[in-house]
Amino acid sequence: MTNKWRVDFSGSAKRVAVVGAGVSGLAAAYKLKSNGVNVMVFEADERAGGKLMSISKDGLIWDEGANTMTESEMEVKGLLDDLGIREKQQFPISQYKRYVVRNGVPFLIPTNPIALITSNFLSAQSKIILEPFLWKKSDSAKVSDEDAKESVGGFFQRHFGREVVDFLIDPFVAGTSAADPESLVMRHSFPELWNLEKRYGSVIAGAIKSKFSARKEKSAEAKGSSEKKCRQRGSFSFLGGMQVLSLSYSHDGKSALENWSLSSSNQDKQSQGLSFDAVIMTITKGGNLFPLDFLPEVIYMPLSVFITAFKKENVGKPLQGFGVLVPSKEQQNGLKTLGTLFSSMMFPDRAPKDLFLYTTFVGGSRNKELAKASTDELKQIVTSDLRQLLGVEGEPTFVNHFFWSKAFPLYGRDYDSVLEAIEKMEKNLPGFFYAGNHKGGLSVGKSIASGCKAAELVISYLENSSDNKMLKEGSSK
Ligand SMILES: Cc1cc2nc3c(=O)[nH]c(=O)nc-3n(C[C@H](O)[C@H](O)[C@H](O)COP(=O)(O)OP(=O)(O)OC[C@H]3O[C@@H](n4cnc5c(N)ncnc54)[C@H](O)[C@@H]3O)c2cc1C
Ligand SMILES: C=CC1=C(C)c2cc3[nH]c(cc4nc(cc5[nH]c(cc1n2)c(C)c5CCC(=O)O)C(CCC(=O)O)=C4C)c(C)c3C=C
Repeated sequence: MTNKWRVDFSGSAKRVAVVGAGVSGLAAAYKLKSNGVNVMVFEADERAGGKLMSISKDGLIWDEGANTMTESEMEVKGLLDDLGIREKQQFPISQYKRYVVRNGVPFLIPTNPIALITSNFLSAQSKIILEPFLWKKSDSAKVSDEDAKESVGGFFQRHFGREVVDFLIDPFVAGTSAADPESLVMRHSFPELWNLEKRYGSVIAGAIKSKFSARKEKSAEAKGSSEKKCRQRGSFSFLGGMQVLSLSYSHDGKSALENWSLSSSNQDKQSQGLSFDAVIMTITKGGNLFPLDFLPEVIYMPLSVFITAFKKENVGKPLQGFGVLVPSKEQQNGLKTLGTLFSSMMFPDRAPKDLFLYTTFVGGSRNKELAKASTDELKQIVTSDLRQLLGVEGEPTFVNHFFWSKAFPLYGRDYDSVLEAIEKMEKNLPGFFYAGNHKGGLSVGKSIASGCKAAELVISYLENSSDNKMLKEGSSK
């Protein structure tokens, strides 16, 4: 890290509260701490990490929250380098082999649009309904209230037809937000695509044009930098699972809890009387210590994560790849799960050699009640789906069940009011900033990026609100 500015707050004892020790809060705290700010992280749970939760037991390693992440955000790249955890990065084997069920059978999804058109996954009718013929454009210059609330399903149906929604978009949104295309609002869920339509009129033409100009920019950048690292791309995890990332936020490799002042928000007494120069909030229900009662109610998706292990000899049709997603329509073929990750196919060190390890998701907006089902009931359901999809026989040798009552906030029709309330708080409360998955995206990468951005805003807020001394990093040592 050269030629970066940092603010020295150590002498001035500026104190910042970060509420929530998920990846967004931890990334914010790390960035603030690296800039010499005193940070106190408030966490309601007894562990740090939030939706990153890796478990190791009986020779098996699995994740009960996020399983993989990407490096699409530059903040993630920076953090992986700063934390020195690149050597722990683990890329899945055959990661581009992803399956979607059609007529009760897993179908390998072609990885590019041309291959998709030449494959027989979609009917001939869907293939000829190309976007330019189908698409009914509204006046793209003006965005009406109804336009702004268009559902993901409505948007893709308008561009690509119903079959694409049912067999590509529906499983994709289940596999990235546990929601369904009709409940999600396009503008909040896929802001880049929504903006492409508004800017260029067509999604495909817009994607081609913007890719072309992005390529031009990239090659100009590459010319400028002689040293270009060749790194593996795509989704990845870490040796030992995703939680390694949240534990690595501590400078010395110990638990994050040991490095920052971390206070449980249940222990209100302990925290009473403390004052802070700024607050980074990553949650929407703050309890007594941080009342957020004026925030509208957020709808969350409930989800069960069900881990199974089967003896290899008992899996008749094991598939190599990332996993399989089940479209809602496939419930008519008796399937009840949302999808399954082939955990030990992706990461063979996560199970003994004689076992296959699977991570299956149940519930979401498709079946909120089933998400809450008992472990025994879910074991039957998951085993039955895996029997149909992968030919498993008999009982799993190992099961584990974790229920998230609030796995994901739903970026639905009323989400505007939540974002407006967040914006209003940031505007009206000096020193108050929001980060986390309630704004701008659900992925680990986006959550990290939002934490880093909030920390930057806090730093410039503190810098402007006092006469802190600017130190140029490097010259300060
Ligand atoms: C099952 C599942 C699978 C996922 N898979 C992926 C994936 O493969 N790839 C991907 O990129 N993303 C995935 N995600 C999404 C991603 O993990 C999350 O969106 C992201 O980690 C959220 O980070 P966050 O810091 O915003 O929130 P959280 O991780 O939810 O952290 C919020 C923290 O605040 C704490 N808290 C709550 N209330 C209070 C309070 N009153 N006071 C103090 N602390 C409080 C919570 O205990 C928690 O630790 C998945 C999520 C789930 C649930
Ligand atoms: C093909 C198998 C997959 C299953 C089954 C699956 C389940 C599943 N995943 C989430 C939540 C997220 N997954 C995310 C990324 C992601 N998921 C898959 C595949 C499956 N997911 C892939 C290949 C990827 C990576 C995408 C890529 O760019 O390579 C994310 C992050 C999304 C983002 O915005 O980047 C989340 C969140 C759930 C809830 C779920 C349950 C069915």
